This record gives sequence, C-alpha cells and structure tokens, in this order.
Amino acid sequence: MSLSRISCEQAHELMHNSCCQILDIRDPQSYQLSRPAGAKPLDNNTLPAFLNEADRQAPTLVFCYHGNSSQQAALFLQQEGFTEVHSVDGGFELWRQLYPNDIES
Ligand SMILES: O=S(=O)([O-])[S-]
Repeated sequence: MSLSRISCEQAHELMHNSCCQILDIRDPQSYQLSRPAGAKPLDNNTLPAFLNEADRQAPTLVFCYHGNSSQQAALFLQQEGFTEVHSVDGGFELWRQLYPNDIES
C-alpha cells in the first residue's frame, strides 16, 4: 500500500470539485482556533465514531501542522479500508497562508 501525499493546491481542487471528508489531526486547541473549512477533528476520542460512520470510498484529506504526522494518519486510515486518502503536504500552516478564505475559526 503506498501513501498518497498531495499538495495544498491539489487538496484545494479536490475540496471544491468533489465531495470529500476533511480531517484535522492537530491538537484540540489548535483546531478550535482555526482549521481548514469543513474539517472535522480526528483524535483518539473521535476516532471510533469516525471509523463507524465514515464513507471509506470518499476522497479523504488529512491535515496536521506541516504535513508530517498526517502521513502516518493517512496510512492508518488506508489500512482501515479507506480507498482514497491523502496526506496534505505543508499541512494547515501552509494551507492558511495559501487559502485564508478557506479557513474556519
Ligand atoms: O504536524 S507535523 O507532524 O507536520 S509537525
């Protein structure tokens, strides 16, 4: 199984062109402050419910701070049967610089 890493630009395109699930694995305080628009928090507390309810066929984007730990999370989700999961390179830190209008706070 190979990990898919995509750029913020590709993630932005996916978000606007297809229905996708957006996950934010940063710490809860950072998530509360601001996050990619439409992102849901994914942590040890929310994981079980997410795995129960998620659409495993839907494109799924994983954000962390800089795009490092999201790679592990994306691999994990792949192993859980998600067929189109991508780790977003540059993470939220790059995202918020490139797309300040696609942030929720
Ligand atoms: O969130 S991070 O692993 O990219 S520092």
